[in-house]
Amino acid sequence: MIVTVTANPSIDRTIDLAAPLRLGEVQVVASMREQAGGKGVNVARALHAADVDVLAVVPCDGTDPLLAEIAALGVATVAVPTGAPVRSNVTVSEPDGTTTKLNAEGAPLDAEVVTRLIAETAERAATAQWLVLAGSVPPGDTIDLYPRLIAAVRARSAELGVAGPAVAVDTSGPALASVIRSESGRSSVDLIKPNAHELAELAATLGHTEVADGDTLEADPDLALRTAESLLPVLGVGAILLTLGAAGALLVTRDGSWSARPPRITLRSTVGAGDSSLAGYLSAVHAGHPPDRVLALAVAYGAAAASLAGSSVPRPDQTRPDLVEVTALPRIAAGHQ
Ligand SMILES: O=P(O)(O)OC[C@@]1(O)O[C@H](CO)[C@@H](O)[C@@H]1O
Repeated sequence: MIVTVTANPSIDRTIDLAAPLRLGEVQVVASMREQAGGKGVNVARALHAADVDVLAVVPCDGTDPLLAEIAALGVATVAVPTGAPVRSNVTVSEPDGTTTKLNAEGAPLDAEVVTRLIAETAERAATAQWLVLAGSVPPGDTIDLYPRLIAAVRARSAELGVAGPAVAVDTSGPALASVIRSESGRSSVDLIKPNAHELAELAATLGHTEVADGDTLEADPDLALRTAESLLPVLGVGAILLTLGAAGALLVTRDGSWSARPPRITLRSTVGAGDSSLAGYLSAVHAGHPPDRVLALAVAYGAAAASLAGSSVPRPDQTRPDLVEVTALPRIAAGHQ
């Protein structure tokens, strides 16, 4: 079982335009769609489509349209009532695949909701194989929500005398830094899935001013590799799945590094591509595949998602891992474990 937690879920409203966006003008909308969203929800949707046993934990009321959307897909959920509607995030999608994303901040969670969210997650995830913490945390006093969730799950697993889940985190900014800094400087996170900008921001937050900015890393996969390899022991995480957009992704672990280039696709929408990559990674790890195959699945899922409209996530038959070029890389950075 894989448990995903989406602390700040969303209804994703995608507006498809038949012509490029013209700022400040009136344009006709070609089509509109609404999908259940938020990073952990998207990961759960893709895992469910891949027949992986998954449970999505979401703070939202039982009557919220988000829940009906997820339930209609057959994804198992635990809803923690909040008393507030789920936020709406808007994507404007242009014919060439350019997406402009306007994300609402979301409503703060009351202290009782946070307590219940932590308790529900601990109960459900303590015996799971993976706990996935994905997306932003709501505004307010919850910046340390992810370390609190991890600590509660670890405590519950210990009570039950089980090993507890591996932990994957896909977030950014202070929420990402909070899991790195938890537990006396040593993270108990097994995987982070940043993009180049998120990794650069994390490095800067931790005082590594020598690390290049996100644009530079994304444009230079060798530099991105050296950076991820040098940061791995500093961050104390088990692995970094670094997504590089159209250039593919890198997997950097304590045992080695791999790079992968995606198959050619017709770009429709990158929304949800990173979440689909994480789902591909997890489904492959869950199936016991070796790292090169795991990365191939991650990149195939991300590419397939980018070829689909809106926040859609792919089914396995829509992915082409056979067309992903994976390369095992020699270690080139010093200082790793
Ligand atoms: O505000 P966050 O939580 O960082 O991101 C939310 C979001 O942009 O992420 C998903 C795509 O990755 C969308 O479904 C959703 O709208």
